[in-house]
Amino acid sequence: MTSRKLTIKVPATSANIGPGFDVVGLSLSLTLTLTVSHTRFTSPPQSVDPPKISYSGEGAEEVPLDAYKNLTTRVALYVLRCNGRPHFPSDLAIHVHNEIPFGRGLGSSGAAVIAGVLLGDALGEFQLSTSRLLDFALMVERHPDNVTAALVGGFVGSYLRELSREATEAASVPLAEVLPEYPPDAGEAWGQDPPSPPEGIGHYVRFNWAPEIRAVAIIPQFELSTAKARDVLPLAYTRKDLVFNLQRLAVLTTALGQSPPDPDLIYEAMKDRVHQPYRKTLIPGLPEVLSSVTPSSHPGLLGICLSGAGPTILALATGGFEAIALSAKEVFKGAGVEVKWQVLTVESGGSSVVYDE
Ligand SMILES: Nc1ncnc2c1ncn2[C@@H]1O[C@H](COP(=O)(O)OP(=O)(O)O)[C@@H](O)[C@H]1O
Ligand SMILES: N[C@@H](CCOP(=O)(O)O)C(=O)O
Repeated sequence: MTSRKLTIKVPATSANIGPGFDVVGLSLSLTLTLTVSHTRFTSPPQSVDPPKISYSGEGAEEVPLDAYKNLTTRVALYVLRCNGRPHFPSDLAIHVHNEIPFGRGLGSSGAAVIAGVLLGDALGEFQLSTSRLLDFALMVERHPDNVTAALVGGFVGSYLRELSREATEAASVPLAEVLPEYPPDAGEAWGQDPPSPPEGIGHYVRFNWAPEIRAVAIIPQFELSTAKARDVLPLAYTRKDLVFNLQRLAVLTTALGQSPPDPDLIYEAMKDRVHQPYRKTLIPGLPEVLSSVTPSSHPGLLGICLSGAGPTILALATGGFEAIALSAKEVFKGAGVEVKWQVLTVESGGSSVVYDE
């Protein structure tokens, strides 16, 4: 039996960037790192001992360390089970170090899902393609913006393919069937196999990113779950609001790749009428922050938006970072919200899996 060590790194992401709701994502310089050791699978199957998980950094007080409850290891087990390995390998030990705050709109759950998909693929030595890895991620996190940017890196646009009726049904099963929370009793096999993802669910393209653009993340000190922030959105939109967003998104995806970036073009192109107006009820101070920080009041600013489902605000800028952050902080303070802020870079590399020699 041989053992192996590997390190998995997955970046934070900011989804939407204003008008690109559920469509665009940006990978950012905060990292979820898994340091993993395990014994390689042999045939016949080895005895199953529970994986050991330790965890430091963001979320350490709340994250479950039981491998059947932890999002990353549940996703890894899903990938293993769909590819003929019904359990974790022996001697599996994982240390997680996380820099991505939970429930802030910086893609912590998307990163945890991608880490799980990469972990399952690595443990099983399946060598799944990027497209197949994305299929597994999309069975868990069902909007493509965060997971695609976390997997491939950079500034990315993605869509979900229209699936056949059978494939749609296969991809719409409840999450509890994809990721059961309990292992089978000792000596028993799993019941039914989990549903394998249909092939080629997600498709993406990487846009250019002007290297001088940084992302100032202004991070309120409260959590907002993505599920709750999706529940406040309407089911239908007016043609006027949809055209408003489509016009801006079409311009934005090219404008953010041009050097030097044009603040007049970008500031307006980062406005949104599909999700931000509805989320203001959950984020005190949101409309005031978005309207008070502009390129004329803050030289260097290009545009400002809600990061993902919030509550973090993302200001894209080429300079004046501190002035932007302090103004936003002041406005949030007036609404009773404390914030931290950080200047982040856009990471083009995406996720990585590195094996120790
Ligand atoms: N590294 C992680 N390991 C395990 N679970 C995680 C991890 N990161 C995030 N999660 C889970 O995802 C939840 C946050 O997801 P979500 O509400 O979508 O917010 P976010 O905007 O941060 O993605 C956390 O409360 C936690 O349950
Ligand atoms: N498009 C999604 C993105 C959610 O991102 P997260 O980082 O908040 O999980 C949405 O806006 O709901």
